[in-house]
Amino acid sequence: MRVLVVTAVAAERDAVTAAGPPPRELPLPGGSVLHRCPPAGPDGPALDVLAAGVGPAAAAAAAATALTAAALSGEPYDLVVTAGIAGGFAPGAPLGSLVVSEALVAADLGARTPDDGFLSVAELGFGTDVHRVPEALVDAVAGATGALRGEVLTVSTATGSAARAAELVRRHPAALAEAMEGFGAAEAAAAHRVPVLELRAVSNAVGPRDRAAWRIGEALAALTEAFRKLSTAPVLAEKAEPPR
Ligand SMILES: O=C(O)c1cccc(C(=O)CC[C@H]2O[C@@H](n3cnc4c(=O)[nH]cnc43)[C@H](O)[C@@H]2O)c1
Repeated sequence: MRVLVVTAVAAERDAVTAAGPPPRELPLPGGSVLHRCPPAGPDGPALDVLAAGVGPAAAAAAAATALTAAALSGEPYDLVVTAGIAGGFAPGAPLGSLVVSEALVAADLGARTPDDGFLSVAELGFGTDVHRVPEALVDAVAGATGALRGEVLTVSTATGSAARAAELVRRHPAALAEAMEGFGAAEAAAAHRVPVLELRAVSNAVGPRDRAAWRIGEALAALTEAFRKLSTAPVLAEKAEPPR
């Protein structure tokens, strides 16, 4: 099974590749570089890991490039996993916990209304604001890694206040985490009819910005441990049909 893993930054990519045998580097058209990890065992997936840059647009562009290159080479990916650190919504997702996405939701793609409300891109009638993950895949990943199951929100602007965190929870009561790339990678995956999953390790609480309180090292270590569990067993093969 071939899996494309999309992270934002190199530190997250390296946390994923640290779970298995050393990767080799493969250039992609345009200059970004895939880190290709061989399967860690007979049942393990082959992981190609890509540091795409921060934000949904960078994730979509890099994931689409990798998906297209793989399809043209005759070895298409079976699954896209968007992974990294994230903000966790209290009290559901404490620091150091892992979250696996039941759905990847574009939380700030839409329009503000005059009363400071919000209409999602779907409510505006322009496509979708959510990509759902096959339930069998969520079950398998949660079972293997101990990850909490919930929605993962994608935002272009990280939350910086308690009021904004409360607004997001009001609109998305099933949300456990917030990050900045998932929906972008999911749009690229959907364009290639490939299923998508988001796996996040919580480095900070969603709310008033306090960079000194981020626990990045612990979150990256949790990410490595999760991928170790996913790399040595046929967990990721527990996927449902590709999206229609
Ligand atoms: O400074 C470092 O050493 C370092 C190492 C790994 C990752 C980082 C990042 O800053 C990654 C940015 C990435 O993290 C996601 N993220 C994390 N917390 C939040 C949040 O509260 N709200 C939104 N996004 C968050 C996000 O996906 C960023 O792209 C630094």
